Amino acid sequence: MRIEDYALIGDMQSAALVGRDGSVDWLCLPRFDSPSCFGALLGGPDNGQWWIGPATADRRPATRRRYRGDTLVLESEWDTARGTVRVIDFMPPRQANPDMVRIVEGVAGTVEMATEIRVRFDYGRIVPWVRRSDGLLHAVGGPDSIWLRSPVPLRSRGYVHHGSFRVSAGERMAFVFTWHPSHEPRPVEIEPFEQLAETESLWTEWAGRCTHSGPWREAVVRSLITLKALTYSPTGGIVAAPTTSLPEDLGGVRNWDYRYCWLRDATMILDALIGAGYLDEARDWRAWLLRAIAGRAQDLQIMYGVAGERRLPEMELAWLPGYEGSRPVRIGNGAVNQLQLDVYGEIANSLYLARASGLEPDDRAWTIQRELIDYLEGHWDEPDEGLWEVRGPRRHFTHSKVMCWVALDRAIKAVEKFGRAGPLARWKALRDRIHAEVCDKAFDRARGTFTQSYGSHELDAALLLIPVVGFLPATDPRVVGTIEAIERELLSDGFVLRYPVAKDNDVDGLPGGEGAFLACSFWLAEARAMVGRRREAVELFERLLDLRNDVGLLSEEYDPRYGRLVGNFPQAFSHVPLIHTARALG
Ligand SMILES: OC[C@H]1O[C@H](O[C@H]2O[C@H](CO)[C@@H](O)[C@H](O)[C@H]2O)[C@H](O)[C@@H](O)[C@@H]1O
Repeated sequence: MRIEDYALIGDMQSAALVGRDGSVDWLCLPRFDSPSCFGALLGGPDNGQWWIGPATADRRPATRRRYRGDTLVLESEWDTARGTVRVIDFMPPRQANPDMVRIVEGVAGTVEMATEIRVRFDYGRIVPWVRRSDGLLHAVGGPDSIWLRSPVPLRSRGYVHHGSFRVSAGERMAFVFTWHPSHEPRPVEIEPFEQLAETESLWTEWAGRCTHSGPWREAVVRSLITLKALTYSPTGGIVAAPTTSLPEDLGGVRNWDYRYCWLRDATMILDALIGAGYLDEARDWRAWLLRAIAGRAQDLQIMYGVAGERRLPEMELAWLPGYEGSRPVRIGNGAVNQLQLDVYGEIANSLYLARASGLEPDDRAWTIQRELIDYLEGHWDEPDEGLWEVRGPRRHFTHSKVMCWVALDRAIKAVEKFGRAGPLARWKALRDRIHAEVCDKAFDRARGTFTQSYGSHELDAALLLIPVVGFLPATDPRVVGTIEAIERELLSDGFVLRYPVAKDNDVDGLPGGEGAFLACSFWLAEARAMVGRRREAVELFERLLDLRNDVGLLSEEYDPRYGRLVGNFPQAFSHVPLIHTARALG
């Protein structure tokens, strides 16, 4: 199944991907970063899958799919020769244990249906013991246990459970799947139809609070719902995506685990939420940030677990064949130990935006911000891995230095506009020094463009953020020249590559190529708008909207070679600039 064939359901602690054919191919419980119990996404049905659909020889894709209004309740419908059937999938707001509900509803005529379930714990490795208890299916393996309440009898064949049934117009049948720790007593049963109503009203009410009123509201609201679904509600942490190892290069090795909170991605999400009026989420995220980074400034990490965990060791799951053979499948993320100087600027910017939006002050925020600036004063001139988390040697990345400038600029503004105390003259002198150094060492006068790192020849789409963060005005000829150079050298079918990736260069220390990076493509649309090229900005923005799948979701990249979405899915880093650009163009 293609990545764009999946839809997302979730309960703001974890999420599942439901395929167009009615199969749940990805679900990690109890948290986003827990081992999967359905992992077919990264292998095959035998790595865990739950399918429900019309009982035909092949598993047919749904005739149509949609979310119910502005919710995360998914409806897939199949028209068959005998009638029409609907499957409603959702995860209710978490009570004691996580539940997934699948309701089969007859729409017209009578349809023969089937279901097939393979529970596989620990990323497809553990085939659990399964037994029947009080008419429910109970599977246990290691720390995990699930209970499945099925309205139809299920028979076992090998390690698979099957059921066949028929549904007529007006009939509704609910399957309830509940996870719980295997050492605990059986969980309390939920009432699926009540939960459907509650889940629907929760999302509708939340989406109704969106203050964005410009054009493209539908795309903005769907993106906001997706960001909310990626929020781990007990802590306020936000994951970059709910998946691991969906490849950036189909069949290649660029497969990473995104089920963690990157400070960069999350600070940008905060900006999007504040802009749409979601101050409660912004408050929760700021509280998460302050807890996660509490401690010594030198120990700041670029990413954390959803509860602020610091150790996220990267390892390979050798038993999983990977999405369309893209190996290795990785969990954990080695980038956790990298130096990425841009995060200091991103933190300062988000705290600045929080203050400007009227979020009540938090003294700890300023204390930490000052400590981070103290640290940066002694380290800004070091080479780093940059925002793209390159796995090759460290460099003086231009974007990182620009963001060091942002860190100082926003600290200075906190003093000047919000009455905070700090060594203004010293900070201003350093801000000017960084500015001068970037303009001197990162600008290629012959080509009229900034470059990826000091003295390099390569371009980098992150340079499109120079006017957005206020480092230079959009009208500056160096900004205009950089945009034009990126348009000359980094476009693929009109979409933007983050940097040149070819067999004969080694920009990121990794083999293979990759698709166009969707965030960078949105940044180009915004940059065009800023330099007064609105028509071209809108044109690109609308082409990007067309890349969303049928339920409005985007992954990290789009590969024009195959005309397919690639990379982890759905990806916050793509939905955030969608919201941002809609606002800028609106
Ligand atoms: O392509 C190499 C790197 O890819 C991942 O990083 C990307 O995703 C992050 C989360 O959205 C984003 O913050 C970063 O800017 C992207 O480059 C991966 O996590 C890295 O380990 C990998 O080196």
